[in-house]
Order: sequence, then C-alpha cells, then structure tokens
Amino acid sequence: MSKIIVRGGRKLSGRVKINGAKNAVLPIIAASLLASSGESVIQEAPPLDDVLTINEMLRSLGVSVKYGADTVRVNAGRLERFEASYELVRKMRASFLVLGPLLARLGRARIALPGGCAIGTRPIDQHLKGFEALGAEIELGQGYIEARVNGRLQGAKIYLDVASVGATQNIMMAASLAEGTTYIENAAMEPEIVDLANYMNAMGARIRGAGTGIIRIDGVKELRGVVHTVIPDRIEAGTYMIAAAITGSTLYIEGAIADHLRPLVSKLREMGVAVEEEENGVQVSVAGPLRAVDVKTLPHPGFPTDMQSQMMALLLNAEGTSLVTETVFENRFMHVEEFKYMNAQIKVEGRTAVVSGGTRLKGAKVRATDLRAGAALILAGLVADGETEITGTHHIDRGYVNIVRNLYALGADIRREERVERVEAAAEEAVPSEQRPVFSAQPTWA
Ligand SMILES: CC(=O)N[C@H]1[C@@H](OP(=O)(O)OP(=O)(O)OC[C@H]2O[C@@H](n3ccc(=O)[nH]c3=O)[C@H](O)[C@@H]2O)O[C@H](CO)[C@@H](O)[C@@H]1O
Ligand SMILES: C=C(OP(=O)(O)O)C(=O)O
Repeated sequence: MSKIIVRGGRKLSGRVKINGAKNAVLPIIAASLLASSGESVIQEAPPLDDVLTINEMLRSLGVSVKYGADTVRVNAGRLERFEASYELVRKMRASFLVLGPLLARLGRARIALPGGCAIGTRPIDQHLKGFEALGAEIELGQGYIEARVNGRLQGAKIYLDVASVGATQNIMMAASLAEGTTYIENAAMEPEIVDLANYMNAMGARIRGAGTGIIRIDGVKELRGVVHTVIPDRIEAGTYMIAAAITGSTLYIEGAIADHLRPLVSKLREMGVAVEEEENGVQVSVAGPLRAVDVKTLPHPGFPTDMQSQMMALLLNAEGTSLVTETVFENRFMHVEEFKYMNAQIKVEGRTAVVSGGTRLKGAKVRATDLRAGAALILAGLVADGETEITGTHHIDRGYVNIVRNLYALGADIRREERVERVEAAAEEAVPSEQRPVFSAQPTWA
C-alpha cells in the first residue's frame, strides 16, 4: 500500500518553487476544445494525476494531446466525438468542464453524471441552469447528462444561486461561441476564473468582468489555439506557507502571488506569523508563539475552503481555542477524525469545528480522505511526536507535485513508500522522470 511517512520535529529552511495551479490548468485544458484552428500550448501545466486525467478525457474525444516538460499541446481542430465516459468523470469532477466547450463546438454533449465525493454532494444544477438559459435541451438518464442545441447557443442573463467556480467556468466557455451577449450574475471571482478568461480572450473570446461578480461574454464565431502560461497554484503555495508556520521555520515560497492569498496572509499575520511579500514570492517566518484565530471559509475573496484543513493543522498548534467554520462544502471535516488519532482536541458542532490548540500532537496511522485533508495530515506530521503514517496518497497526487521530495529537500524527515505500478503509469504519460515523485520502497533521496 502507498504511504507517506513523516517523523515530526525538524525545522525547515530554504525555498520551494510553486507549480502552475491545478484549478486553473484543468478548465484551461478543457477550454482548448473550443479552438477550431491552431495549436493550444498550455505552459506550467504541472504533472499531477488530474492533469493526466483531463488529457485522457480530451484524447477520448478524438483530440490530439501531447504532454511533456510541463506543457500541454492540444489540437482540437478535428473534434468530433461528444461523449465522455463515466470512467474519466468518476476520477475527477473537473472532467465535467468539457460539457460547455463540447456543447458550444458540436451542439451536443453526453457526459456521465459526476458522482458525489468525500467533501460534499456537489450538485451540478447551476451548470445545467446556465446551459438551459443558453438554449440547450438537457436530458438526464442512465447516469448520463445529454445536452443539445439546434444551431448556436443564444446569449442570456444567468443568475447563479451559488457563486460556483465550475458553473461560472462551464457557462463562460459555452457562452463564448454563443450568438449574442451573456451575463453571468453572482459569478465566482476566484483567480482561476480570471486566468481562464485571460486565456480565452487570447483565443479570440470577448469576456469582460472576470474576477468580479458580473461577467459579460459577447459571443464570437470561432476561437483559435494560443500559447498561455498558467498562474501559480495559490493552494500549493498556501500549504507550504503553513509548513513554515507550523514548524516555526523560515521558508521562501517562490512564485506565490500574495494578492491571490489575501485571506490566508491576513489570518497568518493575525496568528503572529510574519509574511513578507516580495516581487516573485513570499517569505514566511515565525518569531513567537502562534495565537488562535477564527476562520470561516467563503467563496473568493473569502478564506478558501481548499486551505481549511491545512489551517486547522496549524491552529492545533496555536495557543487557545479557534473556531473553524466551513460554509462552502457540507462535508469537509473528514480530517477531524484523523487529527483526533494524532491526539488533537477538536469538537465539531454543525458546520463549525472548535479547535483547542496547544495539545502536543502524536504520530499515528492516518488516512488522507481527500486531497487537502492529506496535505493537512502531512503538515500535522511535521510537528507530531514520533512517526505519522499517511495512506490514501492517491488523493494527494491529484494536487501536489513532489510534496514529499520538496519537504525532504527543505529538511523534513519524510519519505514515501509506493508500489511500483505507478512508475509504469507515469512513464506511459511521457512525463520527464525528474518531475514525477520518486517511487520506491527505499527512496534514494531519503
Ligand atoms: C477543479 C476546481 O477548480 N475545483 C475547485 C472548485 O470546485 P467546484 O467548481 O466543484 O466548486 P463550486 O464552486 O462549484 O462549489 C461551491 C459550492 O456550490 C455548490 N454548487 C456548485 C455547483 C452547482 O451547480 N450547484 C451547487 O450547489 C457546491 O455543492 C458547493 O457547495 O471550487 C471549489 C470551491 O472553491 C474548490 O474547493 C475546488 O478545489
Ligand atoms: C476539492 C478540490 O478539488 P476538486 O474540485 O478537483 O475535487 C481541491 O483542489 O481541494
């Protein structure tokens, strides 16, 4: 079984370079389906399992996708297939983001219903409401969603009941080739939405207001392939910022954009963590004891739900009691039970976790129940007494490139044990070996 093994107590030092953002690159690769001519070249596409999955999804639609050296090259000129299989949608919800582009390009899309996942039910009603407003007919049956339109989609005003990131992206992509103007009201405002809009505008789309609550999309007849560099991953950056804070170390997080990390930076400062913003990154250091703070997750620019579990790991090491309220996903406290195996004092009351800081964490056998929960357990392991063994590492591989190797290079006592099959899977993708995690029972670097 794959596992990550951490022994707590080491200080970290040095710098770590942040990869392109998972949550930006996935919609951007999906949007490359919109290009009826030219090659789309997407740079800073990190070698994550999710990137491999979306590439596979595009290939299954008959599109040419080449991937190597952090660059995805897509040629979607001959896109003909409109059906995406359950196998791929099941692996990753972001696969559902091909629906908008397929509908816009082919007037038809058939996609397996994305299943529920650990952090909540994650409905897709807002995506469907948007497609229907644009003139698509939607049919649900046998676990699939089929969307069709006769002729072109028609611009419309769409008010989202929740500021959904995925629905904003899916509707933006569908509307880019519609006839007329679309407004998305109560749109999500995450930096990844802005990156997608910048990419699509370079392709020839006419999108204004991305990053605000109202996005206007003037439909165009066609889009073409362009070169684009994906923004740095604010969640990966935030995770390493917390690695510095939790171990009381000084780390330079290269490529982190402080403006994308405002809520985290401000909470860290409230806790007594020094965050220096520099031109090409941030430096994080700690001078004294950490203070408890309350945190409530919200859509951007609120505190990101994708940082909630890592922040909870940090608050377990602060003096006093903190309240952590999760408002975005209804089931995103699965890490609490795992933290409890590590001697954490946490009580969940509805959507709020009451976190009592200051109790020493103890190493234990724990399980990553989702991607960020996995990252949070690694962080807790960095300061726990003794050894923490984390299974469920496939979740972590969805979103972190070389997290074990990076932390080891920064001074952590951490290693990974993994079965050999994954090496073969990685080799098939032709990702340069130095960009993949090292898989061996006895890592050469640890
Ligand atoms: C690949 C990607 O970018 N994933 C991110 C994206 O997920 P994702 O795009 O799936 O998240 P959404 O913003 O859509 O979800 C936010 C909330 O809206 C609800 N909802 C969503 C759609 C819908 O049609 N109806 C509905 O009720 C969801 O159940 C959830 O409670 O944004 C989340 C919120 O920042 C992040 O945690 C994920 O990391
Ligand atoms: C929840 C996450 O991703 P996804 O939407 O891909 O499940 C995440 O990145 O923390």
